Amino acid sequence: MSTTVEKIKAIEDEMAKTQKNKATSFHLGQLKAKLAKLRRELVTPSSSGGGAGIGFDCVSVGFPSVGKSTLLNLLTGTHSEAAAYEFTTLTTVPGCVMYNGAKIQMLDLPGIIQGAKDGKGRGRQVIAVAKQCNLIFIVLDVNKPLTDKKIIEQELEGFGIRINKQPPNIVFRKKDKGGISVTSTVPLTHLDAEEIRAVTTEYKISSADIAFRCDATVDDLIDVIEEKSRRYIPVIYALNKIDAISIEELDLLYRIPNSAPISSERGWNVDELLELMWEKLDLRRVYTKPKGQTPDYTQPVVLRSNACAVEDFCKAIHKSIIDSFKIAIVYGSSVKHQPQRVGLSHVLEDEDVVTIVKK
Ligand SMILES: Nc1nc2c(ncn2[C@@H]2O[C@H](COP(=O)(O)OP(=O)(O)OP(=O)(O)O)[C@@H](O)[C@H]2O)c(=O)[nH]1
Ligand SMILES: [K+]
Ligand SMILES: [Mg+2]
Repeated sequence: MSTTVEKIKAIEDEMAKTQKNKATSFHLGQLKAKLAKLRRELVTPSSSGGGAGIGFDCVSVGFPSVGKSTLLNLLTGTHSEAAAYEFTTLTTVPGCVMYNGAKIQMLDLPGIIQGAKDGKGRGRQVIAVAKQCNLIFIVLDVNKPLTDKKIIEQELEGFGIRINKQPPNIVFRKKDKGGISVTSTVPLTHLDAEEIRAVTTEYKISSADIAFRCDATVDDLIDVIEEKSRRYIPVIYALNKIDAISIEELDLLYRIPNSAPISSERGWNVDELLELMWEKLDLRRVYTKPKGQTPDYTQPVVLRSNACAVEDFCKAIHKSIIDSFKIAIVYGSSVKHQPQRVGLSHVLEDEDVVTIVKK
């Protein structure tokens, strides 16, 4: 019996030598679906460990010695060993930075190597931690080939992480009978019927309604079927060590989207990196105002934009609050009238002020 890693390798080899055309559509679609299933098998965390990253906002991922630890030290003031030799950092090292009044937790990770997603080095544990976070800094050394960027991206992708991307707009509904029905609101220029059939066959799905609302690829379709093992995470490219390059070279770097050229060692351009971080984290700071008192602006309750209703605010303070909740009085940009009485489902905005009135 070959191992999962060997099976993955065999499929990748097979895909590499198969030309994409009408006759091979089904075969290629099937190989892609097989690959996705094997990768999931490989990366599903065992019950021991893997949870270390929960609750962390940002992690730094990159090859050894690109300056991940130097960056963490600079941003958080913690000390994670940084040195000129590779694999200086061997464990996860936490730190935190206060930004715009919010406490943002960061994690320094060991360097990864190419092939990490397929089980090389300790990369799998490293990427598993990154997958739990809300933002990834891909740290690149600008003195190294830019192809490193692609390699790191592929490592993360292979682990089910989708970077700077929204879930594909495909509605996939499994049914008990009736066969596969495909509809689309836009022309599908990347995907043919054979590929769809190959994927559904491979996943042993005989009846489903599939509605495409985007010009999807076969990978998008697989991502929707593998929904549970995918995570869509924003990425910022920290292009480090710009102290070692010329102004002309620096100009070229500015064309890379979602990036900030920095020097961790000299502390150059860190403000831009932090601004980007704040933007990507998309956090909402909500201030509490005890009845009859002034708001407490020193310690905002920090919520994520996908969970920032009054109910989330209450839960973030204490789970028992919900039971005695009567109404909330809100000041700020989420309400028309200042103040306004709202219920648990009201969605809060950044810098709102909230008073909870109990029953
Ligand atoms: N010139 C220059 N050197 C840097 C910069 N940032 C880090 N370095 C140097 O790069 C080397 C590696 O830095 P680390 O912070 O240990 O890199 P790392 O990515 O954490 O490395 P591992 O933990 O081994 O994966 C050290 O010698 C640093 O002094 C920078 O902005 N400019
Ligand atoms: K190092
Ligand atoms: Mg390090």
